[in-house]
Parts: sequence; C-alpha cells; structure tokens
Amino acid sequence: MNQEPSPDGAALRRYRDPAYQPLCRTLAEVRANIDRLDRLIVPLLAERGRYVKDAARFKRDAFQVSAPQRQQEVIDKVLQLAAEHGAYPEVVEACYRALIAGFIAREQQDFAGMEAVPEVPA
Ligand SMILES: O=C(O)C(=O)C[C@]1(C(=O)O)C=C[C@@H](O)C=C1
Repeated sequence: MNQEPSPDGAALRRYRDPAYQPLCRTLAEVRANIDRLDRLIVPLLAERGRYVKDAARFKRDAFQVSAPQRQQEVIDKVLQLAAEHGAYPEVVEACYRALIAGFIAREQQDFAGMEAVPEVPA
C-alpha cells in the first residue's frame, strides 16, 4: 500500500558515510526549511522575471529574444556557482534550462505586444 511518509516519526534510514551530519530531527522540520527556502526563491524568480521583461526592450527580433549565446553563458555561470556552493549540478542545470525556456516564452509574448522605438536620424 502506498502511504505518504510520516512527518513526525523518527528516521527510518541512515547514511553509511560516518561524516554525514543530519540537519533535522523530523521530516516536518526538513519540510519547514524547504518551505522557508521556497518563500525566498519565488520572490527572486519574480524579480528575475521583471528584468527579463525589461530585456525585451533592447531586442530587434525573435532570434534576439532567444539569444542562444547568452543562454549558454547563463548555464555555464550557474554550473560554476553550483560547484562553488555544493549544489547538485544536474539539478541546477535542469532548473535553469526549464527557467530559461519559461522566461523566453514570456519574453516572446511581451516582445510581440511591443512597438519599435522610432529611429532618430543622425
Ligand atoms: O539576457 C537576455 O537577453 C535575456 O532576455 C534573459 C534570458 C534569461 O532568462 O537569462 C532570457 C532569454 C534569453 O534566452 C537569454 C537570457
């Protein structure tokens, strides 16, 4: 029978690595920390989204919105940050590929609703 884990029960398993230091006494405590971090992450994603929206003002066409070279720079940068902070690289890369895909879709929509700035004659 499938059953969700008990939030308040004692640990059922342990890591074989003797150096592993548990962070929490219960799953409820683990989840309270995950929820705390999600409350920090989502506002940061909202702020990031506002800058992506602003980026559309500086672009000429759909290729520039997609900016594949910049996408690769962002992936390389976050993989470097993952290494510095001990984050799982495959998780960071998957998150950022999904994030960028979502942001590009939004930016393409924003771009389609914009008008060109008239060019000022020299
Ligand atoms: O840097 C840009 O030009 C952006 O629009 C931002 C961003 C990003 O989410 O980091 C989004 C779309 C582009 O594919 C490249 C990067």
